Formats: sequence, C-alpha cells, structure tokens
Amino acid sequence: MLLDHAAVTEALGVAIPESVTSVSAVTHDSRDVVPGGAFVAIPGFLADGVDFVPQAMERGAALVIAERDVPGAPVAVVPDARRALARLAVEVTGRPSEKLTVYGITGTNGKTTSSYVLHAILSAAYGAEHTGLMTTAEIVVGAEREAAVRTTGEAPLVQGTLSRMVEAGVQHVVLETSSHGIHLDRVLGTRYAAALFTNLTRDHIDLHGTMEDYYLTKRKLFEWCKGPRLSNVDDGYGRRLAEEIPGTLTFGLAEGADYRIVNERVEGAGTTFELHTPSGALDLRTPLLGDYNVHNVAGASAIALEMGMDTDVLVRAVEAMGQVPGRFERVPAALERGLEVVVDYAHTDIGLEAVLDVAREVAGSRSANARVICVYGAAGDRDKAKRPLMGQVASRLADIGIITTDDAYSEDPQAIADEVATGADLSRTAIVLDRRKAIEHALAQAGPGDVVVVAGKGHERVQHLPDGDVEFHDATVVTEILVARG
Ligand SMILES: CC(=O)N[C@H]1[C@@H](OP(=O)(O)OP(=O)(O)OC[C@H]2O[C@@H](n3ccc(=O)[nH]c3=O)[C@H](O)[C@@H]2O)O[C@H](CO)[C@@H](O)[C@@H]1O[C@H](C)C(=O)N[C@@H](C)C(=O)N[C@H](CCC(=O)O)C(=O)O
Ligand SMILES: Nc1ncnc2c1ncn2[C@@H]1O[C@H](COP(=O)(O)OP(=O)(O)OP(=O)(O)O)[C@@H](O)[C@H]1O
Repeated sequence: MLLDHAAVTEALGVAIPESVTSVSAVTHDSRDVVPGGAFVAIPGFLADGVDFVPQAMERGAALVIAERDVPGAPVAVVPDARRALARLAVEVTGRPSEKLTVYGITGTNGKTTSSYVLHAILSAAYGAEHTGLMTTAEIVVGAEREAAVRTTGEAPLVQGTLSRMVEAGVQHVVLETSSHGIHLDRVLGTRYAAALFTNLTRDHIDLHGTMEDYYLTKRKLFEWCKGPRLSNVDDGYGRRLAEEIPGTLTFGLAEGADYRIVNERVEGAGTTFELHTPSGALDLRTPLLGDYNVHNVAGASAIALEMGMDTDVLVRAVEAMGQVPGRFERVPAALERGLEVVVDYAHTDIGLEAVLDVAREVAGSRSANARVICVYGAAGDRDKAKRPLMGQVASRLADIGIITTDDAYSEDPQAIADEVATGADLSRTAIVLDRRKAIEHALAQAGPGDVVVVAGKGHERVQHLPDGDVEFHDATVVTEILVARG
C-alpha cells in the first residue's frame, strides 16, 4: 500500500525530506528497488548498502534510509537501518500478521519438521487453502508451493509473503523463525499468536559469539508472543525458557511435562506414542521415524491443542502427513531396488548424531550385519569448530564414512575436508570431494539391509562452490545414479 509522508515519518520515528510525498514499497537490495519505493542501506557483514545508493536512485528510489547522510540523495538518517527496514516493511504491507494467526517455531534443530507437522494439522483442520508455511525448505501459500531461499527471509520478504497470504485467503501461518531472523530484525513487528521452542545446541556461534547470546536471541520470540508458548522440557535451555517466561507450558518425556510423551515405540513404517495432555491422553501415530521426531510431533501437537484444535482432527492429521523434504527423506528409487537411502539436512555434529542414531536403529531392525554408510561434509565460511566433531560423530555411528563437499562457499573444499577428517577414524573413512562421486561411492558399497545416509543438504537444489553455484539435489542425484545402474 502507498504510505504518505506522515505515515513514513511515524514508521521510522525520524524526519524524512519534505520532497518525499509517499513511499510505495521498501527493500534493502538496490537491485530490487521499484520507482517510488524506499531503499534501506544496510551496513552489512560484507558490503555497505550506502555504496549502492546510486544504483537505487537510478532505479527510481523515492527515499533512501541510512545510518548516515548520503549527499545528493533524499535521505532519512536512522539509528538502526535493519530495524527501519522491518518497521517500514510491516507498514507498507498493511501489518499482515495482525490479520493472521501466526505460529512461530524456533530452536536449533527440528524447526522445519515441527513446522511441517503443524502445517499438516492446520491444513486438516482449516483447509490447505487457508493455511500457509514459511520454512527452510519451502514457502507454501495455500495451494501454491515455492522453494525458499533461506529459513527466515529479510523483512520485506517475510511481510510481503504474509501480505500475499492475507490476499489469498490464508488464515493460519507457520513461520519458522531462525535466530538470524530475530537477531537481524527480519521478523521485527510480526505479531505471533503462538510460539514453540524445540531445543538449543551449539550452532551459529559465528553470528552470536556465545551460547548465552544465542539463547537470549531465541528467547525474544517468547517475550513477544502473548499467546500459547510451548517449550521442550527435555532440553536444558527449554527448561530455562519455561522458568524465565511466565505462562510457558512444556512438552517432552520428563515427569511433570504439561504435554508428556509416553510409551514411544517404532511400529511398522512409523512411530507410535501417547501424548498425555492436561485434558487427557491421545494415541498418536506418525509416519516419521526417529526419537527426535516424536518430540517434533509432540511439540506441534501441543501447540495446536493449546490453540483449541479438535483432538480427532489432530490425531488423523498426524497419521496422514507426508514426508518432510530433506528430513530423513527416504528415496523411492532406492526402496524400489531394495535399498534404503536417506537424504537428510543434518549439517552439524548434533544433527548428524541424531540422524545416524535413527539410521543405526533402522539398520539394526533389518539385520544384525546391516551397515550404516554416511556421506557428509561441512560448510565453508561457517563455524569451524564443528568440523572435527562431525568427523568424530560419523566415525562413531557409521560403519563407513565418506567425507565430501557441502556448500564450500569461498573456502577450499579440500581444506574443509581435511579439518573434518582430523576427527574421523581414517581406516573407515574416504575423502571424495566431488559430491556426485561420493554418493556413487556410497551406493556402490551398499547392500540389502544397509542404510546409506546422504547428509548436509537435504531439500536444497544448489551447491555453493568457490567457483560459483551449481545445481545439485541429493535425492535427484541418488535417483539418477540408481537409474543409470539399472
Ligand atoms: C550472515 C548473514 O545473515 N548475512 C545477511 C546479511 O548480509 P550482509 O549484511 O553481509 O549483506 P552484505 O552482502 O554485506 O550487503 C549489505 C547490503 O547491501 C545490499 N546490496 C548488496 C549488493 C548490491 O548490489 N546491492 C545491494 O543493495 C545487500 O542487500 C545488503 O542489504 O544481510 C543480508 C541482507 O540483509 C542477508 O541477505 C544476508 O544473509 C546471508 C545471504 C545468509 O546466508 N544468511 C544465512 C547465514 C542465514 O540468514 N541463515 C539463517 C539461519 C538458518 C538456520 O537456522 O540454519 C536463516 O534464517 O536462513
Ligand atoms: N527435535 C530434534 N532434536 C534434535 N535433532 C533434530 C530434531 N529434529 C530434527 N533433528 C535433526 O536435525 C535435522 C534438521 O531438522 P529440521 O530441518 O527439522 O530442523 P531445523 O531446525 O529446521 O534445522 P535448520 O534450521 O538447520 O533448517 C534433522 O534432519 C535431524 O537430523
């Protein structure tokens, strides 16, 4: 919507040039400026947005918002450009979150899976056309699905998507909310109706510096949300959150959890457990495998129930939901050939441990001799401390490890692999830098009963390499190799 001079001034809280009569849109990227829109110059980690003001002006920017004056441009000087970006994005899109029921999901692991479970429950209750989802894997607006660029996009994307959802008739939205999203003000000004915390383990230390800062960042979601708040009682930080934010309810295995997981067991192609709720026990059956997924299903169910969900609808929705893209995703072409190949997004030592534990369990249920073969690697330009830890975990839990290239970004893939290898048992580990060849190597060794885990990239379709981006989708590559093999 068009914001007039007064509305822009109020949103920013600072004076804007008299010449600026209105603003029709806002962006932080000069390449996306539209005539009559505002350009927010962000002092970034790599570049200074002020350097792109000439480009923004050429594209017809009506207003430039920056943390310092830019001679020759119509500038509003603000103390914090990212906050200004968020405030303006909320206003220019008509405050969409106030017209929606937004469920925020945060935590180190399990956000995407919990989001899909909750989305499945909400879709069953209110209709897919009235339900939306923003996750690492996808953005879903009613019946429309599109690939996501990152977990929590920049404020114009978040607010713009929420606004599209309002227009499309969506009422309930699951918004996966990363710590980057909170720290970099990408979700500032969003009204959350309910919030869920999955867990907190070492990750993103490059951004936060300390675990304490990481935790306090996530805690903000619970400070903002005035509706039901659910926290994982089996996680230390989850317990702390429940203690620190009054009114927070808990879910998990521990005695005393408001929503307690009881009698969990793997049955047939899925997992069954009881969820003891404040108003009675439910028998839940999910097609998802793995202990951690019981927590994801329990958390999503608890929040839905706290929001008034009908229990029969919930039980049916949990049972009927499909697979989550790139989260212990079983490749059909492998199953058709009597093999078990699983694609998983795990890209930290903790995530790798979780997925390999499940793979071991699945292999053990097939035969005593079944092996776990793991293809994995670490990303470049990110927390380096986890690299040897990933090597350690893979060697402890997999029979054969193949270290390969993940998203190397600007780093040398060989150097990353060497760092990962310092933690690995080299007698059972190969380094195959080419990701396709690494997968081929794993598949060539797999026999019936064995479980091959291709970890790290999950649903992603692009690999970021020092020489540029290449298309790469693990599940597709596995399928291509198996089909070529006949
Ligand atoms: C570390 C990080 O989060 N960086 C984010 C940060 O980048 P930055 O500040 O370094 O931006 P920059 O490249 O220095 O550029 C500064 C400014 O100039 C602008 N620019 C740049 C070029 C140009 O031609 N014109 C222009 O206007 C940029 O849009 C930017 O606003 O601000 C940018 C815009 O605000 C983000 O796009 C960028 O996300 C990068 C791409 C990213 O990969 N982020 C990841 C780590 C991330 O956010 N991950 C989380 C967590 C996922 C999880 O839970 O695992 C997520 O939510 O996805
Ligand atoms: N509740 C959980 N506890 C621990 N590990 C989990 C949990 N749920 C999922 N995982 C592991 O973490 C991986 C990522 O899961 P998911 O994508 O659901 O989490 P996420 O928080 O969205 O992660 P990211 O922010 O990296 O996308 C899974 O493939 C699994 O290995």
